[in-house]
Parts: sequence; C-alpha cells; structure tokens
Amino acid sequence: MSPAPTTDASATDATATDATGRLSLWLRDRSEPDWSAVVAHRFTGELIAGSVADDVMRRYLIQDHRFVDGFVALLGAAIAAADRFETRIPLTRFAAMVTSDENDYFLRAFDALGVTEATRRDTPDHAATTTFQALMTEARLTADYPCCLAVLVVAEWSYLTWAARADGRLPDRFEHAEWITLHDNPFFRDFVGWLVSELDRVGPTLNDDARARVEDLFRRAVAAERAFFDAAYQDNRD
Ligand SMILES: Cc1ncc(CO)c(N)n1
Repeated sequence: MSPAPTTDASATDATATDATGRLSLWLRDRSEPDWSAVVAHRFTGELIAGSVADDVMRRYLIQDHRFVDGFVALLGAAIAAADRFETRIPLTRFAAMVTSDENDYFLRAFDALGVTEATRRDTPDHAATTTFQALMTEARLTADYPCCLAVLVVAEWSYLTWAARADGRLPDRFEHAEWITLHDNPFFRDFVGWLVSELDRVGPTLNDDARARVEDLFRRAVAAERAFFDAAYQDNRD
C-alpha cells in the first residue's frame, strides 16, 4: 500500500490565494472555471446515474484507452525523475494497477459494448486526444519531476473528485460502475492523497520560473480534461 495520505484529496472547501501555501490548492484555484466544469461534467453525472448512451461510452473508452498509453509513459518519466526511492514506489505500484486492473476493465468493456479491435484501430484520434497526448509528451520530455507531477495530479485528482460524488451509489452496468470504482477506492484515494502531497512537498523548492512552468502545464491539463469529456459527445474530429 501507499503511505497514508497527508492530504484529503477530495476536500473542496479549502482555497489558496497565493502560491506560498499548498501549491496544489493554489493551482486548482488558478485552473477555474475549467476545474469545476471537469468534476461536474455531464459525462460524469450520466456515468453516476448509469445513463450514458452506449455510443458516448464507446467513443470515450476508445479515446481514453489511448490516453492511458501516454499516461503510463508519463508515469514512467515521473518514476525516472523522482528524487528518491520512496517516491518511486507508489508511482510504480500505481502504474502496475493501471496496466493490470484498469486495462482489464477496458478490454471487458470493449467486449460488452461490441467494440472490436478493428473498430479501435480504424477510429481516428479525436483532436482532444491529440492535444492531451501532446501535453503529456511535453511534460514527459521535461524529465522534470514537478512538471510531470503537475499533469499526473490533474488527471488523478480530478477523477477522484468526480468519482467521489457517486458517494457509494453505483449504477447497475459494470461498464459504468467499474469506471467509478476504479477512481474511488481505498488504494486510489491513498495514492491521490499522496500524489497531491508530493506537489505540495516540491512546491516550496520551485523558483518563479519553475512554478510558472508547473502552473502552465497544470492549467492546460485541466482544460484538456474538459475538452476530453466534451469530445465524447462529438461525432468527429472537431
Ligand atoms: C482523460 C483522462 N484523464 C484522467 C484519467 C484518469 O486516469 C483518465 N482515465 N482519462
């Protein structure tokens, strides 16, 4: 297991008006209104209600499976860039979960929704996927732990926040229910709490330029999350 969280990652009441306190809260504030739009997105509400249309779910999962590929590569960069072994361990355990339980969910959901390998192969990347992949590549190539963290934190903290809104009520179909429980369970909560606390740990070590780079990546990642959910409701590339 990851170390006990030092942070309640799903807390929404605290705010930070300057970057000298908890960097995570400051960044989240600075990413509004996109942050709130992500965690209250129509897609997440429909998922919790179990009412996502199958074609929306198919579109989302096909694109998201590709997102996960870039995400695991970014995790690898964070593992490499991290300053100590204790930091690499939770990241590595998380990468193991994504590439086992989570990938297994994708394959079962594709089967249940009738998405063949040919359909997956022949479906082009949506513009939102291309944008997100480029952002993850950019973060990965910095080989800088705080920059990698910025994008990882957005992805996981925003998902925990919307998934926690289900508050134990799960829809009937596994394609919906498991996508919620994969992002709200004790392991995931601990991991996200720890990940957010890592951003807060490195925050005070950043000079103004480094913090500006982290802020830029964080805010663009939140915008990319929003566009990614929006894309599930769009037929084509635009
Ligand atoms: C686009 C996106 N952001 C975050 C997550 C959570 O890992 C995901 N699966 N997909």
